Formats: sequence, C-alpha cells, structure tokens
Amino acid sequence: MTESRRLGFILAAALLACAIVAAGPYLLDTYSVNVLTRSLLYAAVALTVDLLWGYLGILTFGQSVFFAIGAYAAGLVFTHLDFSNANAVLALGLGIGAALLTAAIVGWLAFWHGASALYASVITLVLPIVATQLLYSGGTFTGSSSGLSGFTSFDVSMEGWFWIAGFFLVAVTTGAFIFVKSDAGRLLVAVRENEQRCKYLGLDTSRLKIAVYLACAAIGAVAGYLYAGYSMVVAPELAGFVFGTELVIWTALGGRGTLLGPVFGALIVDYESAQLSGDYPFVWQLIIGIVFVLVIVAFPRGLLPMVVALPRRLLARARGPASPAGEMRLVRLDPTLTQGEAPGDGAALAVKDVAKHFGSLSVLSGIDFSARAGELVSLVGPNGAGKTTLMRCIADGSERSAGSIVVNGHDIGRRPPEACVALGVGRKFQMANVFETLTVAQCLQVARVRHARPSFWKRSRTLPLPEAALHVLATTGLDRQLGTPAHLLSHGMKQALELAMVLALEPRVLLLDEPTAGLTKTERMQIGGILTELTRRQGLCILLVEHDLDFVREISSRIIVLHQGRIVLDGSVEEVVNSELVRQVYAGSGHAGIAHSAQPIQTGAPA
Ligand SMILES: Nc1ncnc2c1ncn2[C@@H]1O[C@H](COP(=O)(O)OP(=O)(O)OP(=O)(O)O)[C@@H](O)[C@H]1O
Repeated sequence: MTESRRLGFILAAALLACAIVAAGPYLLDTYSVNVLTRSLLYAAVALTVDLLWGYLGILTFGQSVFFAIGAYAAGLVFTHLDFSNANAVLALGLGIGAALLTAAIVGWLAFWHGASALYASVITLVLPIVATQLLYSGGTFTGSSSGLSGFTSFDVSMEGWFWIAGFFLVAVTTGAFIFVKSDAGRLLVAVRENEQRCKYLGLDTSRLKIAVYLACAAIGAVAGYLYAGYSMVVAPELAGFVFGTELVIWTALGGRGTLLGPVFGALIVDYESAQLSGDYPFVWQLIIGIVFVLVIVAFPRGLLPMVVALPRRLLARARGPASPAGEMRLVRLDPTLTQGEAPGDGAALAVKDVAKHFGSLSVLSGIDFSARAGELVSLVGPNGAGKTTLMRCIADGSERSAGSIVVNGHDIGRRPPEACVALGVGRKFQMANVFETLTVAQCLQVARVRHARPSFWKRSRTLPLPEAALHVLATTGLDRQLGTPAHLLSHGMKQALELAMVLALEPRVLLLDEPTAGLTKTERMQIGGILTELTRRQGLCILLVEHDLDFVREISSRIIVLHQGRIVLDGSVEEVVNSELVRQVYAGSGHAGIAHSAQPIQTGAPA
C-alpha cells in the first residue's frame, strides 16, 4: 500500500468516527450523552497511558495529575477571576503550562541518565499522592477536600460538550495513531524493546522519553480543562491515585499497545461503571473487579487484540503470504554524504592508563595502547581477563575508574554511550543485541536515525545505507529478509544484523565483542572476510575480542593479550601466536609472574 493510501485510510476512519460522534446526541438518551462526555475525556487520558506504557514501556500511575492540573486551572481561574473569554484562554494556557512544567520536573527525575524503570514507576506513584495533598492543603483557594464548584463556564449545551469531547478524542487518537506508525513512532517500540541498544545506536533515550511524557501531559491537561468546563466541578480525587490506577486498568483491559483498545476500554468501563453504580450501589466495584480479573486471566494482552485476531488472520490469508523482503528498498548512501570523520594519520583510538575497579576488585589497570585507522587489533586473553570490561570503558565514558580514552582526536571524558557514538564509536555486543519484534529493515532504520531525522507522520519506503552495511546484508542474504521480524532469524543472522546496524552508524572505531560466537564455519569465514575488507578498503579501526585464535590469526593486523586486567603482550600476529608467554597464559601456568610484570612486552608493534 502506498504511503498516501495508508494515510488516506486513517483519515477516512477518523471522518467516520467524527460522523459517529456527530450522530451521538441524536441516537442516545440525555443520561448517556452526559456520562459519555466524561468517558470521552477520560479515554483521551487513557490513550496517553497507552502511549507511555504500551509503546514506550513506562508504567505510569500519575497521568491523573495532568488531568487534574488542567481541570483545576479552569476551576481556579473561573472561581477567583470569573469567567470571560480572555480568562478561558488564560486558564487553558496556565493548565498546559503547569502540566508541562510538572512533567518536565518529573520526567527529569524519572528518566534522566541512570534512572531505572522501577524508579520511574515509583515516582509516578508518588506524584498523585503529593498532588492530592497539595490540593487538600490549599484551603479556600483550592476548596480543600470539597474542591471547587458552582463557577461559571462556557455557555455550551450538553450536546455541544459531547461533540467537543468526541472530536477532541478523535483528533488525539488520529494524531497518536499516525505518530506511532511513523518512522519516529517506531523509536518508542525500539526504546521499550531494548533501551541499551538504542543508546549504543546514538539515541538520547532520556530526551525521547521526556518529550513523549511532555506531549502526554499536555493532552491530559486539555482533557481536564474540558472536563472542568463541562462539569463545572473539580475535586482532589481527579488527581488521585485511584483515578491514576483506573487509567492503567482501562488500558490493560482494552489492550495496551493498541491505542484503540484503551480508548474503548475507558469508554465501556466508565460508562458501565456509571450504570452499575446506580443500579447496584454496594457491589458495583466488586463486579467491575471480577470482570477485570477474568479478562486479564483469559486475555492477558487485553480485549482488542483478541477481537481483531480473527479478522486479521482472515485478511492475511486472503492477501497470501507476505514477502520476506518486505516493502522496504535498500539504496546505497551517496559516499559524499557519509558523515563519519575521515581517517587521519593519527591514532583513531588512544587508551591511556585506563583502570577499572568494582569496589575493591581491580578488573583493569594500567591499560595503555593505541590503534590506527585501517588496523584490526584483536584483544585476546582467558575468561575474566577484562576484555569486555575494556570494550565497555571505550564505548561509555562513565565506565572507567581512571585514565583517558581518545577517539578520533576527541577525549571521550565522561560522555554517555550515545555521545561516544557521535565521536565515531560503534559497539557490537557479545550476545546478538537487536530489536526482537522489529523487522530487519526496521532495526536498520532505527540505526540510521542519528543521521537522518525520522518523519513524525510518514513511513519511508527506502532505506539509504552505507556501503559497509549493504555489504554485510548482501553477503549474509539478509537483504532478502528485510521484512522478517528479528526474533525469527537464526543466531548467526542476528549477529550479522547487529553488525550491519552498527555499520549503519558509519563508525570510525568499531568494537566487536566475539562477533563469531556460536556461528558455523561458513558464517565465521563470511564475517572474517567482511572485517578484513572494512579495515583495508574503508579504513575502519577495529578492536576485536575473540577466543578463536585461528580466526584471530587469519584476520588481525595486531594482537593484544590481556591477562588478569593487564596487557601482557602487544605484537604482530606471528609474534603473539609463537609466544611462550601466551602459551603459559592459556595453559594457566605462571599467571602470577605474568600478571605482575610492570610493563607489557612490546614486540615492535606500532604504537
Ligand atoms: N559488574 C561487575 N561487578 C563485579 N565484577 C565484574 C562486573 N563485570 C565484570 N566483572 C568482573 O570483571 C572481570 C573481567 O570480566 P570481563 O567480562 O571483562 O572478562 P572477559 O575477559 O571479557 O571474559 P570472557 O572472555 O569470559 O567474556 C571478571 O572477573 C568479572 O567477574
């Protein structure tokens, strides 16, 4: 399907939804119109919970607070300054502004570098408790536990409010739908799936999370503002933990990560709750609770995925099997547009006196070496020698305990991984580290985001990649599997995909941690050939950690032997392979003498 047809379908669905909203007041009784107006506004906030939890992986209990901020902005302005058109605009501005400010502070605390997912959930749990206490302690200004009521509001009929709430929900849902299906929206899933990989692809995931959190806060504030305008009542419960949790329940019930599921979940449960609370005032919450438990046990992914599963299967069968190549077309990136720094004469990588301690355990000490562009330096040593730790120190400035690391002439200082990527570092992990639910093409697209700003509403059909990444894809046959989800690939193919993703970054210093682990001999030879070409033809500086000494021997220009956290030998392939010292290291004899020799044995290798 072409991009304009896809967008046309979404807009046609939005128009149909608008028509249903327009017909609503003519088809429903007054009671239903009244209750559903509130439900439509709640559904808009539930949608923001889905964006954060279902797409970005942030479980939040605090979205109620942004709804309350918008509602109280209207309530306070209309109560204390009276209602006028100018004050209505002022209240809306104050509501959105206060919500953005609160979200910026909470977002910084919850998502800034080093904060874990659990930490974020705890902060969003505390937020409604703090907000409710503030409203309780506001005295006559906030109306304390009674809230504010009886203020004048817009002169709009009940049907008018239904239409406003309905059109607002359709607009927010359509915008969110277009966004999550766009190239930029795919980043949300990538962060949820594998935040570490995103950082090592140069993405500032903290900034992305805060940006989405701010947008969700603004939507919540507008929904709250409309709620206060229509109901002319605001109360501390709007900011409360109970409402915040209800939003999460509606999202889980409808089907998180679907957008429409939480919208229908909120509409149905809130509307039915209003009915049941009238008919069964003492047991309605018990009924809702039992239904929730039954649905979650029977359909853990929620109701909507279950409802659409059958039609989706039938549609897929009618269309026939999907092409493994997918709809994406690879194109060669114009070499003049590649953004990597050209290799110079100096060292591409200089490691000076680097040390790493875990508490009192010294894992690396006095690590000193450099490598030029066009060199493939292998790092060998027995298990626990500190090879992976050294890779971590080069790719993340916050890792090392002492010493300095210079990449392409720039000291990495204490920079986080995404900033080291910007200096030209690309890291491939020991275990294949890709985005399991994304297709091969989508994984590669995420890897290109640093170079090409993604569209917020379109899905691109072409993927420009540098020569080196295309070479890996063509050699391994991955270019014929662009539409295949990564979790269906073999281990070897995942390793190749990760390598292609890292090469898509156009790095100048490539860190490869056991890239051939678990591969067949043929796959190992393919990867070996690719690495040799990358150094010889593209001038990359590669630091390779490998246990297979035969493989190392075939492709390396130099070998560094690490033992008990120190460099014990740095020399040419033949010198290292024929070294008695290396034999001793691998045989496990004479370790103490080797580990405590003050200087590494230099065998005439380039500095
Ligand atoms: N987070 C950590 N906390 C404490 N010790 C650690 C930590 N990470 C690594 N180590 C220790 O540091 C030492 C070096 O580990 P590292 O993984 O760098 O070795 P390696 O040479 O890569 O080994 P392998 O070849 O088995 O991957 C090991 O003794 C390991 O137990």
